[in-house]
Amino acid sequence: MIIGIPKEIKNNENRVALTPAGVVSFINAGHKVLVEKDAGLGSGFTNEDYAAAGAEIIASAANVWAQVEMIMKVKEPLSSEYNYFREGLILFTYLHLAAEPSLTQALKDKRVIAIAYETVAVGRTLPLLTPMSEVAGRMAGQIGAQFLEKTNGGQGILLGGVPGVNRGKVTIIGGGIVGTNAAKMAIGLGADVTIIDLSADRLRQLEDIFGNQIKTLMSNPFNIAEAVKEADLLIGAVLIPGAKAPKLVTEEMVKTMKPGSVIVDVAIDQGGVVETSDHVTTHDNPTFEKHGVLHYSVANMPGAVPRTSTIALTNVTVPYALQLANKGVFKAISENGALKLGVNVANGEITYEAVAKDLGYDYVTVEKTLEKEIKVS
Ligand SMILES: NC(=O)C1=CN([C@@H]2O[C@H](COP(=O)(O)OP(=O)(O)OC[C@H]3O[C@@H](n4cnc5c(N)ncnc54)[C@H](O)[C@@H]3O)[C@@H](O)[C@H]2O)C=CC1
Ligand SMILES: CC(=O)C(=O)O
Repeated sequence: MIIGIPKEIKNNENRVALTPAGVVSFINAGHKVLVEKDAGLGSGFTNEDYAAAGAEIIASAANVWAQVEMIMKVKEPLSSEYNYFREGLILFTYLHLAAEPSLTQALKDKRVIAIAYETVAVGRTLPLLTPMSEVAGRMAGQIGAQFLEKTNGGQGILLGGVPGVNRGKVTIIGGGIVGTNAAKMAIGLGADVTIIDLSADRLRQLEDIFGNQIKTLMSNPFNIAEAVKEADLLIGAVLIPGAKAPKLVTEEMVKTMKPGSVIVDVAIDQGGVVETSDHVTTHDNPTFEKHGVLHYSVANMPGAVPRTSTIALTNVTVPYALQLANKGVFKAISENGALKLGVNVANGEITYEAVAKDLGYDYVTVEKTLEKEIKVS
């Protein structure tokens, strides 16, 4: 198979979908890899590194997209990339389609086979989302602390306090991968941490992990309202795979927060859990203020630490991408249920139920849409 790696074009997105080590894995398996010139520079990988690994360096994005059977990316294609779509092209990347109606329509119209990293699932785990959630969770703690500084627009508190002065309060809604990693950082900084989740089992696990270093609360509107009111730093970390994030924190709740408090809505890639996080921000201009509260809503947080993130991401994506290349997309998805769950769009149909429901499309199963192709292979 011919695999293409375009340069990411989202604001301050310095990750790349394949490292030179990943290129070697594809070349050794008999495939060809085209890498857009300078695609790896932001992550510290030069064109020479890729060429030495066996990749062909291509001058323009258009020529990468046009020549390959599978595109591997990090972030969802932006509108300037939609005209590269064509029937049967395999697109393997983060998509977050429930928050991307125009991209969904373009993938459907052009009959791209779009496989989303974030919905590939093994049981209840999301192996291709986990490493970036670890990064974003850890970043959420440190970014929140930074924006609480007066010079950055915050109320001017140190999360750990000092002897004789109260510690800052951090409320984390969603105790999964992002939430757990945010808690690790917040605890490390000495904050007073509360984690809210809908799953009693998850809350038990969190207490087993962190003991008395955290408080846990069941997710319901009353508990959320109380915890939001007290929080100096609020972190949104809820996920319902594939679906738009539920707006658990209302505008009225945000109004009860102290002026200069900070919200880091990590779940913004799925639309955000805070009603007032009503738009995505960029690393260039990461915050906005509403009701006196600083909102941070960057949808590609790991893009700011690209060296760590690229290696962590490709560690998990390459084995799946190799299956797609070695077996062909139809055999790979019919033999690997985890990968099949990643298929969000195929043959002009929406094949992930939560996306179809949120965006008002008919849902058609992968088996039904690809009935002929899966049988043939
Ligand atoms: N902004 C960014 O750059 C990044 C964003 N993310 C996003 O962060 C979000 C969280 O991801 P993960 O932690 O990996 O997901 P996860 O699946 O590990 O955790 C989600 C948690 O939310 C809980 N939950 C579900 N409904 C809830 C409710 N009503 N109230 C409270 N808790 C509820 C679940 O029980 C689960 O523990 C996702 O939207 C993910 O895409 C991840 C990486 C980077
Ligand atoms: C998960 C995701 O969208 C990101 O790492 O940017």
